[in-house]
Amino acid sequence: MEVKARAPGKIILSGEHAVVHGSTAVAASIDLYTYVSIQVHPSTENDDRLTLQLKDMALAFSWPIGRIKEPLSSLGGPFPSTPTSCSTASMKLILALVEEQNIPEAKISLASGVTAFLWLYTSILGFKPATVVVTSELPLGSGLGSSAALCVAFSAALLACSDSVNVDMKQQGWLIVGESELELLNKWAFEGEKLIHGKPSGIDNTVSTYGNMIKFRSGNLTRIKSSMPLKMLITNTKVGRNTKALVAGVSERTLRHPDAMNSVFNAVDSIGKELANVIQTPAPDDLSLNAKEEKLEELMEMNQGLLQCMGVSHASIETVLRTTLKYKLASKLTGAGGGGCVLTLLPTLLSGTIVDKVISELESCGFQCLIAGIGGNGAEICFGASS
Ligand SMILES: Nc1ncnc2c1ncn2[C@@H]1O[C@H](COP(=O)(O)OP(=O)(O)OP(=O)(O)O)[C@@H](O)[C@H]1O
Ligand SMILES: C[C@@](O)(CCO)CC(=O)[O-]
Ligand SMILES: [Mg+2]
Repeated sequence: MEVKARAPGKIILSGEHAVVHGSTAVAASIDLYTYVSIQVHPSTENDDRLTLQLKDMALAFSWPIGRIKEPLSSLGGPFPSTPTSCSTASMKLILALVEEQNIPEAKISLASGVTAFLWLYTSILGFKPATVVVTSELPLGSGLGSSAALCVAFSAALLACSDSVNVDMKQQGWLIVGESELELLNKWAFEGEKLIHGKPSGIDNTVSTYGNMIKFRSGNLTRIKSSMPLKMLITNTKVGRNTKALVAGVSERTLRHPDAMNSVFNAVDSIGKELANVIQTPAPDDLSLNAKEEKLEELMEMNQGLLQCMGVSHASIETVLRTTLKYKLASKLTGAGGGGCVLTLLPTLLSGTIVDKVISELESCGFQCLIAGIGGNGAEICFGASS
């Protein structure tokens, strides 16, 4: 039987990087998803393989089950109900399995995703032969949480295959996962994110798991309900970057200037708390909605300034900021920065003509613009026929 899972990408409205150092951050899911489908095969003993197809990249990786079992059986898994961290010794063994697949040099950044897959697969399902297919609507390595969506979708599909997710299999279509199972799959996804990000805060996998909007601090989430329409333009600078390296860069800067950086992180913490309050406070009329949007714009600009202090902006991001400012629109980078995506708040009363103009100017610089739906469902699973 085929089991499918999907998990959304995200935007960070405030607090990226500082959240790794204990500050408050606010994030929301977007309606772009990563999909994972798993078909477990009956064991035939001779011909058993685990195959991973990355459909969008036209890549497939395949290992004889025996080749995986031989080095990894010492792990003692599968233990679907107890998320565990990948030890350095296991990491070495998994890296060797990934290396022997000879990923083309131009696509070598995918190796960390494949590593996370092998860890999650063997830890949750053990050594069952299967074909796993991944597709995604998210741009990879662009700040929209592709790594977290991948780990959440893997964990959801694997837990569903291991019978650790309690849903009515007779139901059709995408099924929302129950609360205690969400907690379990979020923990597994975090273990996968660790293999891709090095030192993640957990905000990306948490918002992808639970969906909607969250306030996140030191591993704890508070769900937020927005009381205002939030329309964001997302501009992808298409400048590639790697979250792990950017997070490590901020930590190094913090070691060099601990007092200054801690003041920056404190300021970001205050911005995140204020932003969450603004978003949640009801706006009874247009005037108060305008005032709230102006506050949000100012908070986004302040956060962007502090992200520059952390050293994670980029010339391409500055070009987006300058361009949107010409139209009096406020922007900030989202996700790890260093390129990737920029958010621009589109106020409710902004005319469609202005939106078209700003998009066409940004696109003439070679950037890609999209307006995504904000705050939809988190991880979902689906059994049998596709939908
Ligand atoms: N659909 C996918 N297929 C294979 N690998 C993927 C996929 N999505 C993400 N990855 C893995 O995640 C890596 C990108 O993760 P990274 O954390 O750098 O960026 P991001 O998650 O898109 O942005 P951010 O962390 O800033 O939100 C890719 O290089 C790849 O290893
Ligand atoms: C840069 C960062 O803060 C967000 C990436 O989307 C990293 C993290 O929190 O794990
Ligand atoms: Mg990521």
